[in-house]
Amino acid sequence: MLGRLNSLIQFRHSPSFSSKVLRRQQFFGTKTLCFVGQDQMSSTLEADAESVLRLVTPSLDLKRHKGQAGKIAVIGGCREYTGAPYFAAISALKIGADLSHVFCTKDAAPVIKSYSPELIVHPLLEESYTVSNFSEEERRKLQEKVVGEVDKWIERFDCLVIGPGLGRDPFLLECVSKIMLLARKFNLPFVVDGDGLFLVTNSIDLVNSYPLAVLTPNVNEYKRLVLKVLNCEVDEENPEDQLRSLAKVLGGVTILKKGRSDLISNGEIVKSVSIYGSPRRCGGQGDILSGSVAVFLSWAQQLISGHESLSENPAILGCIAASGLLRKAASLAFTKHKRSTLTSDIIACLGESLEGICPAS
Ligand SMILES: NC(=O)C1=CN([C@@H]2O[C@H](COP(=O)(O)OP(=O)(O)OC[C@H]3O[C@@H](n4cnc5c(N)ncnc54)[C@H](O)[C@@H]3O)[C@@H](O)[C@H]2O)[C@@H](O)CC1
Ligand SMILES: Nc1ncnc2c1ncn2[C@@H]1O[C@H](COP(=O)(O)OP(=O)(O)OP(=O)(O)O)[C@@H](O)[C@H]1O
Ligand SMILES: [Mg+2]
Repeated sequence: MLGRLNSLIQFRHSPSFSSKVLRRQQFFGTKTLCFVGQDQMSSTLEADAESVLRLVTPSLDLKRHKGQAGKIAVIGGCREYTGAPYFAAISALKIGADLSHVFCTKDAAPVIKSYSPELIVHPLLEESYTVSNFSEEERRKLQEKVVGEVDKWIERFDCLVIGPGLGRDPFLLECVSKIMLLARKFNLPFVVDGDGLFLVTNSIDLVNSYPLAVLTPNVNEYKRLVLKVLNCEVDEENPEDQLRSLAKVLGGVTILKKGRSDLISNGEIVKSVSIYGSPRRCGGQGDILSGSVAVFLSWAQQLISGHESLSENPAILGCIAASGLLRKAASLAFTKHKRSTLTSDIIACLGESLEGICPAS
């Protein structure tokens, strides 16, 4: 098992890697040639995402009880955004998690519940308009109440996804900061995405030196993070080295930088996932990714905790698996729906895509 795992994470030099590179060169042209050259120079090579998916996905076993395949909670959903937390939470279930919760504002809860009876939705978070006439003391009490409610549940979860559709309301973000500290107290892994990254970029201490934090920035979110932490612009020539530095300066958090190729680093190794996905860039694909990372990270953690000798980072495995599956599903959905492909079409393809890589029986 140890040898197999290490060989998946270590650098790939297989003939199939070369043929994939060739296919990508044909598709993307000279830019890919440049990318491959940098890969080789900096020892950053494409991860074997399909093998990682096969490795971390647990087999379906009649002896297992509800909850053992993962309990995920999404902290997100406000007046403006109800789609994002739904996409993240339902993706977790579609991949194979047993339970998926959403902690959102009171306005967002009935809407999210109406999308799916599968989700457990908690109308808990409060925005500034609720407290506009409150004294400081009343605000503090309300925050304590919100965090206290989350505290009742938190030990049951395997991973949190913080930020899809959270919005940027200051009072709400203050509460979420406290929820992040609570998660750290319980050593609970969390994936930070969307507006969670807005929060973290302005309060780096929330994730600093927490190895169980995974950040999944898109292009904008990455720019803001680099500017804040490294005090410079994004380095398009040397993305792998800059990503490694960023993760290192943040004390070993794992960062999945989304883009044409997804790049993943924990400050030590850098991996990329470039499996062909889809040319559609409809909103919500990052939300699928954040929910998926949470599930695969939990599964990787289970796998590794059963094998003391394994030193691999479950967050890296989770990111590779999630990125690979999302891209496969996006590609399949695009084959079926072409220009009209939407995020819900990609979610509908998650099961079929995973089944193609690691069949249920
Ligand atoms: N159907 C839905 O409900 C969806 C909701 N989404 C949510 O939408 C929210 C925003 O995500 P995006 O990917 O659009 O975020 P981005 O940060 O990529 O872009 C949002 C917009 O805000 C602008 N912006 C940049 N910096 C800003 C700042 N400091 N303050 C205010 N605005 C700034 C950007 O120029 C951009 O136009 C997140 O909570 C995300 O999860 C998305 O996930 C897409 C789908
Ligand atoms: N240029 C691209 N080419 C191919 N795939 C891409 C490209 N950009 C993003 N992706 C894929 O889409 C996924 C989501 O990335 P994206 O940048 O759209 O996230 P996002 O902006 O956070 O999405 P959301 O709308 O959910 O907030 C990435 O993991 C990646 O696999
Ligand atoms: Mg996003």
